[in-house]
Amino acid sequence: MKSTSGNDGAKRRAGESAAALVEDGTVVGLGTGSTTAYAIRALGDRVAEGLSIRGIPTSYQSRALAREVGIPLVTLEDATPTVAIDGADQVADGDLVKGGGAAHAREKVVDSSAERFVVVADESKRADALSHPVPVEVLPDAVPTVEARLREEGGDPTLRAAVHKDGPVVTDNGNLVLDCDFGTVADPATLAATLSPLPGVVEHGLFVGLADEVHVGTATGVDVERFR
Ligand SMILES: O=C[C@H](O)[C@H](O)[C@H](O)COP(=O)(O)O
Repeated sequence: MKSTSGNDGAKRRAGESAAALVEDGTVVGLGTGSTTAYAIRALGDRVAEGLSIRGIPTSYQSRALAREVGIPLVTLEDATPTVAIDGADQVADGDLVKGGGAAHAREKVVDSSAERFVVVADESKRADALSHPVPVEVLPDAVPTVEARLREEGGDPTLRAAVHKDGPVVTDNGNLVLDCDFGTVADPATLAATLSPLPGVVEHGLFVGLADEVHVGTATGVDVERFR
């Protein structure tokens, strides 16, 4: 799991703010990461008090946490999420870079299928424009060819290394991740449309035009930005 920053109070406020939106009888997409973990724990507390929900996890990590806190789980075969709650590595005008925990492929499937997608983040994630390196999940055999294509598109890709094992990070789907620095991304939609069809790319971490609202935890409260 990637390390957490020192903004735990702000992350908790954002996560709990999003969890408070969840209504009885609904299906909740459960994102991945340290901020979403606060939302999952808050939902677990509400389930213990009688809230009836079903969760659809986006990763091994979110599935394990949801089970730990008592949220019943289903899959996309069983239900469509009413709301999805998920974190971000950077947020600019509602567009996101995600995938710091290498979960962005499943996250994009679940988040984009939800009737309402709520992003949770602390203030350090806010930016005027996206500039965070874009995680690109790649079929292992395609790493050399995708690296070359990303360079042709002006990117600087780095194969993500694992922290507690030798070699690269392997995603929950058995693939590898190239973190690709494009500098400041002037047009996220165009870059997303360029990356998606590259052969061997499973999914990239640009989430463009998907967020309905962003709950930003601050030192004292939560700022809610609405986009739809
Ligand atoms: O792959 C991981 C996800 O996209 C996370 O939601 C994202 O990296 C934000 O995580 P955190 O809340 O831990 O900063």
